[in-house]
Amino acid sequence: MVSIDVWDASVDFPIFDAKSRSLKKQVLGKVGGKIGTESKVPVIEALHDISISLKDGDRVGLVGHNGAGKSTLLRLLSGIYEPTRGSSRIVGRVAPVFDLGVGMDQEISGFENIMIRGLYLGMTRKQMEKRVDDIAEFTELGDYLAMPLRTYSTGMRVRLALGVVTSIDPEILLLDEGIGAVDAAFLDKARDRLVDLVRRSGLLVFASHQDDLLLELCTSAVWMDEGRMKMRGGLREVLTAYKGKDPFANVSPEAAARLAAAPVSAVEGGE
Ligand SMILES: Nc1ncnc2c1ncn2[C@@H]1O[C@H](COP(=O)(O)OP(=O)(O)OP(=O)(O)O)[C@@H](O)[C@H]1O
Repeated sequence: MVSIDVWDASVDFPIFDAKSRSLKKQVLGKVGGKIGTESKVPVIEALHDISISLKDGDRVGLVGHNGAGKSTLLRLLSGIYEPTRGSSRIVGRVAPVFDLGVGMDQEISGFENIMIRGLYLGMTRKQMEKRVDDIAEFTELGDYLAMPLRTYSTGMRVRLALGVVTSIDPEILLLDEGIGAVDAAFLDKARDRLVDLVRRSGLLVFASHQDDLLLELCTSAVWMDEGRMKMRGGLREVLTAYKGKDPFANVSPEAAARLAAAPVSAVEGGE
């Protein structure tokens, strides 16, 4: 059974090379986690006292301002970061999809990169061999797939990476929104595959600033603010509180039905 549990977890980043400023006016920062200055070395408190339980079937959107702690939370949930304080337990195979470029090698071909990236995301060589034709067709990269990755444009790399990412069968899928920063036409094409991918995955956590993608992929949400979990509940409820207005007031009838079917009451972990 797939699950993630986090108990009172905090993640700190001590910054050893911070420079003191000599600005005439003190500038009040609006984004980012708190910077603690009690110790000699400044410490960025990226996450503070996070407790959350996620299980099979959960489709959680992560929202919040720049620097609120979404990416750090995804890394904590994936096991990439250990909590500085508190604890966490992850049961299941995690596919962390944070940066489409990670796991790619400039010097090997597109085909070889498909295999390597698939293995990195927890697939077996056999599974990837079965999927490689389908991925190749989706990317529309044709003969370029035999060329080294360094010859690709940014958009071509994204096509390749998205092709692989959307072909896997993850137990736990942790998506950072970088994946949304693709040209609109291709994202349209990738959208169905993305929705299928999410359907196949046991548990999804998706950090995004894009309401339409959140609506398509998630049923509940967590609002992060200055490293803390400010609210957890149904997607519409949390986004409405975060934005100060209902972002889904004018959605299609089918999307409205989906929203209505989603859980609305806040669950454990919120404030
Ligand atoms: N590797 C790191 N070293 C030092 N500080 C970090 C590191 N990663 C994140 N932080 C800090 O932790 C805080 C949370 O950052 P995080 O990347 O989790 O925010 P985010 O909500 O994902 O932001 P965005 O929406 O801008 O991507 C910020 O204050 C950031 O400066």
